[in-house]
Amino acid sequence: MRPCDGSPSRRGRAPVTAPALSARDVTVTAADGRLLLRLDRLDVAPGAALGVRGPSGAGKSTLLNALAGLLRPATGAIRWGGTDVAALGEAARDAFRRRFMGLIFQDFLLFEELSPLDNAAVGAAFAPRAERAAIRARAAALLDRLGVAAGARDVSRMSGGERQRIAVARALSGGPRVILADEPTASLDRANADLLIADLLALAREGGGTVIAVSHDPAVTMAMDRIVSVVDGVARDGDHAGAAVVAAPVAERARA
Ligand SMILES: Nc1ncnc2c1ncn2[C@@H]1O[C@H](COP(=O)(O)OP(=O)(O)OP(=O)(O)O)[C@@H](O)[C@H]1O
Repeated sequence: MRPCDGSPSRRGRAPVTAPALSARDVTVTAADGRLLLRLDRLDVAPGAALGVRGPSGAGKSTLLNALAGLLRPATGAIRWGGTDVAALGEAARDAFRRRFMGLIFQDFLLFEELSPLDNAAVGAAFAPRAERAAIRARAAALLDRLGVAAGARDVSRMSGGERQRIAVARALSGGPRVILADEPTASLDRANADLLIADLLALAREGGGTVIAVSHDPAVTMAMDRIVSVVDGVARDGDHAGAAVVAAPVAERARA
């Protein structure tokens, strides 16, 4: 993988403005009513980079999925700019996410039989016809920058690291204003993990995009501007800069 050296992905495009995030009094519950996550308050400025850390099973992915609108909280508001995704129905949340967000999942979720380019440009299928060529061109430029041969072979025979980089290119090919990543370096060795996170942050910053990254890897979370910790289903301040998160007492969660 090569380090970032410019921004082919954004050439010729108007600068984007990321929406500010403001979350209040959010709770996420399981189908049986069990409390999975409590987040009293979280504010993230446009273009900021937020790390989310915590033990396995603590609720980090649940937090990310709620911020992405992939799940609907039981209570509270999750405002991206003027839009409260927690108040939207599923179709409207999907549309909002497609328009503004790029997601990187822990297990990639690639189409095995497609080439790296077809995977990275898959968002074109959901975009207006006039935007499709640009998405494909950005996907090709991103793959080049991340050191993956765009049309080499289908992704089923590629390494975990290559697949991870394709997933990053896919997340960024639509020019998202918000990038949400769940363990984006899980499949990479130290050197490639460091390069990938540097690339991800550089690409996001060039476009003014916000990054929120869940990771067990301290090198990833410490590369962000701020850290939120999730412990036992409660999101709270980290010790790295001033995250505006107010934690609920764990005892309160245990009662719920
Ligand atoms: N849809 C669901 N229904 C019931 N329980 C769930 C659901 N999704 C997640 N959980 C539970 O919520 C808790 C938090 O899960 P989550 O995946 O958010 O943790 P995590 O911190 O991301 O863990 P890891 O680091 O291992 O990925 C776990 O106990 C998990 O089993």
